[in-house]
Amino acid sequence: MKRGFLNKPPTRGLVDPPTQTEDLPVIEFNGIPIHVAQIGQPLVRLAIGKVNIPLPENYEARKPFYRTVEWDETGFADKEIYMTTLPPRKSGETLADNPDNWTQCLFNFAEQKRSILSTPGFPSRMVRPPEVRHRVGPSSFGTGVFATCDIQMGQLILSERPLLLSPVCIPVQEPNLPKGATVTSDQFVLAQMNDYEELLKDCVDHMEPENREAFFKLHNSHTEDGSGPIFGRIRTNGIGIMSKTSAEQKAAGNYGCTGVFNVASYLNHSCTPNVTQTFSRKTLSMQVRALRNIKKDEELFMSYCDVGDPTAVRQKQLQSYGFQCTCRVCSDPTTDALLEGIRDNTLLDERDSRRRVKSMIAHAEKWLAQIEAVGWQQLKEYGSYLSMATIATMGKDSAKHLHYQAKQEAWTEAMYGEPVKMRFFIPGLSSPSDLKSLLDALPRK
Ligand SMILES: C[S@@+](CC[C@H](N)C(=O)[O-])C[C@H]1O[C@@H](n2cnc3c(N)ncnc32)[C@H](O)[C@@H]1O
Repeated sequence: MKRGFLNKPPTRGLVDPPTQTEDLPVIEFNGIPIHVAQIGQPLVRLAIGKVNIPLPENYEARKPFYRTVEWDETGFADKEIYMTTLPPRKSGETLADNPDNWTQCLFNFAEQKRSILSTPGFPSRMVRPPEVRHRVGPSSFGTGVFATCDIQMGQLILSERPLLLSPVCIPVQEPNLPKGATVTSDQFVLAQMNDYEELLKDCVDHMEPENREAFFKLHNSHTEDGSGPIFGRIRTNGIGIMSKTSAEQKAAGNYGCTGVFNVASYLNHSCTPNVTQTFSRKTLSMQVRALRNIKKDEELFMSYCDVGDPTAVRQKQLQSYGFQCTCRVCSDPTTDALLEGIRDNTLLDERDSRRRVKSMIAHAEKWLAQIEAVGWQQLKEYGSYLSMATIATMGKDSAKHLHYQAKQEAWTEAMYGEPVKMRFFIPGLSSPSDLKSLLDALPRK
């Protein structure tokens, strides 16, 4: 993949979705056209694999400017870089005083920090599982995370504060290049990565010694592409946790943050994951929950990409992690068609409201069985079919109704991190009165 700047945010963390170089704005540096976004835009598409590009001649690394700010300071200017520790820490406190841990944070938009501080209840203590339900150990993909007991769908497996929280994409600044230097786009980005590593060194130096040690134990898949040892680990292990930003924020260059974790960063990838992760700003921590029932000693897998994308798109997204996914779904050419079938059959339109209740139950059950056979519970359509089954069995088959309602609640908790009693995932159904209208419209047996 060529180096350059991105105009699309990554899914999981610091991944590099492909962008045509031709689409990128061209700037002139000392009269040479360079394919990059505007200087200062933090969106970078980075190289992967072995890259043999020398740093520009006479380039000297410079520490990008940053300011260390108090935990509660948010009045800083966007696009400047700020370092802080969250939650607040009293002087002399150690990890023994705060087992929930601290996060070393790097922000380049005030909103990133403000969104945490303005969360009601921040900083609250983390909610933990009632027992240890995970262990880190050898896996067919290096190191992985495993279940230490049978775990039910929806149950909490792990709660964890990030070791490091940093912008999803490099907060780019113009590198210190000599006047008149001749550089290529690739060299330009390489110099920026080099500068960023200098900044990250300071950030990691501010971590608790135990956290720093844990950070450097993490795997680095980016040892030959110009990433430094810290940035390489962020690219390998970062999980996008506050990366849902508005269109305006994105237009301004704020794509949110990525977190590196002591345990969750060992989760390997599957396109049919058995766990999902949610992030709580209130406790500044990530929760990993079971997406289906998991047996003791089973490996836990999250997805590094959007499981609802077709195989070719997922494979491309995964390239930046330096592996080709060989899971069952990626290896089976029929799964893209199945995905379309799953998507096309969730709609409750006029045809559906005329459908007899019995056939609606059978319809939902047929698709639920197909999704479960593949292990595709992370698809949002799984929630739609659970809703459909819950609704269609209401007042008709109480055993089945309770079964699907419980399943829907467990799934909702896993996906959204909230124990929601009833959610409506069917397009067109958003409230109990919609539901009542639907039930009224259904033909009586
Ligand atoms: C976040 S780390 C996961 C922990 C890692 N396995 C380790 O040994 O520390 C991501 C790296 O794990 C490996 N990996 C994760 N899932 C994989 C999969 N499904 N197939 C092959 N390699 C995988 C890749 O090297 C990837 O860059």
